[in-house]
Amino acid sequence: MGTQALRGGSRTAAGPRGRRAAVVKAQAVPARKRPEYVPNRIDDPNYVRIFDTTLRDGEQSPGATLTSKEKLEIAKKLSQLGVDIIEAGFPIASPDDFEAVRAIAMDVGNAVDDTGYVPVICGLSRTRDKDLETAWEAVRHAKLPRVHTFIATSEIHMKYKLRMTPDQVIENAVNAVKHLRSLGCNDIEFSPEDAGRSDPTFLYEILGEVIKAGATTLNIPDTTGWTLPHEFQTLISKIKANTPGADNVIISTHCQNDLGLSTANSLAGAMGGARQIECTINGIGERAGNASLEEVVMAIALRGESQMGGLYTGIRPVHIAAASKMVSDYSGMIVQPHKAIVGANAFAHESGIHQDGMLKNRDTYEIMSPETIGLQRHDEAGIVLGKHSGRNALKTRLSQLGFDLPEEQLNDVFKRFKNLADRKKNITDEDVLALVNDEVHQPEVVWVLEDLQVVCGSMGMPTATVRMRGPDGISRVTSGIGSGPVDAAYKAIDSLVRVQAELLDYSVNSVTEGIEALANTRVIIRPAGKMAGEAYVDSYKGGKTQRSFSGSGADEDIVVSSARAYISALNKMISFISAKSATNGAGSSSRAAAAEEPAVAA
Ligand SMILES: CC(=O)SCCNC(=O)CCNC(=O)[C@H](O)C(C)(C)COP(=O)(O)OP(=O)(O)OC[C@H]1O[C@@H](n2cnc3c(N)ncnc32)[C@H](O)[C@@H]1OP(=O)(O)O
Ligand SMILES: CC(C)C(=O)C(=O)O
Repeated sequence: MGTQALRGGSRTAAGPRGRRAAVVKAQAVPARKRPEYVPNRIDDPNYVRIFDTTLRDGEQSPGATLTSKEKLEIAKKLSQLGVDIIEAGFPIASPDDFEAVRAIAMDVGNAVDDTGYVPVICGLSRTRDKDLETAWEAVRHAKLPRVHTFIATSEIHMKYKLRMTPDQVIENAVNAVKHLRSLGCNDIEFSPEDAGRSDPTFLYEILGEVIKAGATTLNIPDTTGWTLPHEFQTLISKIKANTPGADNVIISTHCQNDLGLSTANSLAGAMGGARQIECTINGIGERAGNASLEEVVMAIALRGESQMGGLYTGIRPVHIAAASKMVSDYSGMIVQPHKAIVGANAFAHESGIHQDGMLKNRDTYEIMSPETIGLQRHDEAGIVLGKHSGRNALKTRLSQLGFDLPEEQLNDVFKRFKNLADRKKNITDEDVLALVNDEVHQPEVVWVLEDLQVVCGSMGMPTATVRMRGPDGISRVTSGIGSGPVDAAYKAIDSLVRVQAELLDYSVNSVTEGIEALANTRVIIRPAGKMAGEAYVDSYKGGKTQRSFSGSGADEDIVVSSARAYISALNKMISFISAKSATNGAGSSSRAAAAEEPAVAA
């Protein structure tokens, strides 16, 4: 395993009252050499083989059918990840399954890398001769071929499903292993299906017999996800202790997730002495799925050294994110956002207190960094702005976007941000920029929108009522009728501000996607009517050009956003005209036009 920048692992430090307390710290896991592959032996007692069954048990997830091409691509990704064994399929199931397993065996199963690593390619088979021969034919061209055969050993399965006596089951199992040996297969895995609900004494017996027949790995499936971690750990250690010949084979776990215990049970199995863990990317698999590779691998990577007696795997975690995405895309099995390690929220921090901690030190709320599994985060501290975010998080995001706002402006933006976050699930950078633009990048405030209400629809006339505070600090209310709600709002604003302006351009965009998105409005106006000559600039040809003024506004309500944009442009226009008339030393005609109410900045 290459050196991986992980965080986690623990060291001890003097805690309160001299107690040694575990503290989590950032550390690098040193590169470990993968032991040479021998079917029934691992030279390093701490090495745990990772057996990936995404293409077999994973494909048994309802609706997760994969094409042969997709299976080959996934197998390549699994090889990049460094899994020890790829269970590529169940070759007897269909000609397509057979071809997919064969293609993987010939391609991925022969792609030896610079370190000498190549994954074992495995095919599943019942104990029937035809199945076994088909599985062997599919995998035999791999450099390291394996056949995995199984038969159920629980009373309920033997009696009702197989309709066999225990002796017949043993006979089937032994014959299957012998048959594989006779075909030339010397890497043979045997599984007593439903071992979790089987009589342990019967397990010791059948497992002892298959070892004698030539099995090299004994996989112990908790087929129905029935066992609890301590039970499964005991089962594995008892199998190791009581099965004749168990020291000469590898014991493996295969834990289904019916009670959500598959990862815990797999780790417990390793604590009980298992040195192969069967698992799938994203935990997909029959019914509630299988143990999730990324959870098992990262738990061992982070806690194996200190809490599991030094266990480690050969997985290169930096490929986990890409493998997860590929499997999710191809299988159509969407990863839940809060899924450990690979869920969209696994490295996202939404609450103010967490975000504050993350900004001060990432180890406060993360036991590993996203880069460890190959994720690049667009934000340094994994901060997701939302309704639980605090000032520190917003301030930091603003600063990352290039805005260092003074306290007062930050407070204004924060207030509007909280309002928006109450309505909108995810606040994006674009939302933040729109808020800053609307709140901060505004001209000198002359008129302020305080309230706006519109009545519109297919019956009656669109009417808007606005309350605005003028430059004299007085709030005034008026209504306007227009051709639509925005036009009605603009008419009401005009009658309060008492300047004449012509709307040159009006555009509205949603800043982000979704029904709760912020609407960003931009308008361009110029003085009109009696004020038309007021705002001009000297053109480069020596003549005069009339100036136009733009304004923008953002709000979840499109009419409010439009009103804000219009007032912003009006304020610019008023400020410009006031400044110009002050420079000219004369009262502007706009003042005359705004006869009864103050329209311009003092
Ligand atoms: C726990 C697990 O995940 S095991 C893997 C499960 N995966 C799959 O089943 C996916 C692929 N399966 C298939 O495509 C089909 O089931 C096939 C091709 C394997 C078999 O199809 P069919 O021959 O039509 O049999 P069907 O599926 O209806 O029934 C299974 C038969 O296998 C028998 N059987 C089940 N397990 C085993 C076993 N390990 N060894 C021998 N026979 C077995 C059953 O008793 C049953 O026999 P019966 O028909 O005499 O009653
Ligand atoms: C074939 C075996 C290992 C299996 O998938 C199970 O028992 O769940």
